Amino acid sequence: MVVLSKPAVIEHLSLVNNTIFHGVPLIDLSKPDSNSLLVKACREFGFFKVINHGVPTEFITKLESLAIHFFSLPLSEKEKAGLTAPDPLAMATRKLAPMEICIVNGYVSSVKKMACEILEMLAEGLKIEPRNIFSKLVMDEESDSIFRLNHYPPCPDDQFKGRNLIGFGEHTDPQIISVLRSNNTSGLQVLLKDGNWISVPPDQNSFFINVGDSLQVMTNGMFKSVRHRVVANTSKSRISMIYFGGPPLCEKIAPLPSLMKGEDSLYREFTWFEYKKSAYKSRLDENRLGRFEKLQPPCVNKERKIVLS
Ligand SMILES: C=C1C[C@]23C[C@@]1(O)CC[C@H]2[C@@]12CC[C@H](O)[C@@](C)(C(=O)O1)[C@H]2[C@@H]3C(=O)O
Ligand SMILES: O=C(O)CCC(=O)C(=O)O
Ligand SMILES: [Fe+2]
Repeated sequence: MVVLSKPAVIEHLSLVNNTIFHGVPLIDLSKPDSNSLLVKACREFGFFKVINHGVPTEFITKLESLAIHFFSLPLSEKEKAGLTAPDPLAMATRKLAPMEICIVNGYVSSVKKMACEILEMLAEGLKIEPRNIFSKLVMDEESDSIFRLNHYPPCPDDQFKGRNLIGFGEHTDPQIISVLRSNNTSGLQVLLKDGNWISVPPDQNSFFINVGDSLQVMTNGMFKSVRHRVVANTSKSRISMIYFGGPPLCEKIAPLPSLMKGEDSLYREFTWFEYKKSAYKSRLDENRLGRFEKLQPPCVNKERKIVLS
């Protein structure tokens, strides 16, 4: 954990595109207008909350109990399970009992299905074909996806003298889509375009969705890969479970021609392997897409002056 030298600025009302930010977009997946609302949320924030998601409550509660049990074990026991192994991609299912593997698998397959449905609704909302243009990457047998359980113990205020403690530093997720659920403890914050961090009220019955860097590239920057972080709670422990849906390692990632409509491509093509290799060498807070951006030529405005874009 990192101690911030200054308290973080947390604004709940912020200006976005000259309008007041009223909160995290909430999308009811069972409603007929959800496709266009999903597209709007991905364009404006790259972050939203979904309800009527179809993930059975039983899978969620079982996984949460498993996580609580696991994180309460002594460190030596946790190390045996391999979850704190130096390999950052160590899978949560290593050395778990068969019953526990069933719980993790049940949850992950259900969340993956929901993530793919959202990706298909996004393709429909964007009016691009085929409908599975994004979801097929995550559905692929070779999809390089990760599932992660995080535990943030409480950090009492008196001990840290009112300073905000960062539990997970600011970053964007490199994959296509991330599906996050947490217990009812706050901590997650997202960065708005105006530079303000907003705290996301926890909601254990909903899922929070992040656009990942790869989806930002495929939409040529139309969808935003949101910068987020976790601040430790002073009194309660936070448990989160995140599914990161990624493409196969050999998949070429580039802006989709059907979305460019004569625009220049903002990014050069890369394979997910290339991006991931570079991402995993980067610092957590780095702008990882920077080195894949194309230099934009100066453009000419209506008054025929050269302006730098
Ligand atoms: C510092 C790092 C941790 C991270 C790999 C990286 O080198 C940069 C990206 C980080 C991140 C952020 C989103 C996910 O939590 C994660 C699993 C991922 O795919 O990229 C983490 C990586 C990690 O914790 O290993
Ligand atoms: O634990 C959380 O709530 C968010 C963690 C996160 O952003 C990540 O693991 O990439
Ligand atoms: Fe993240």
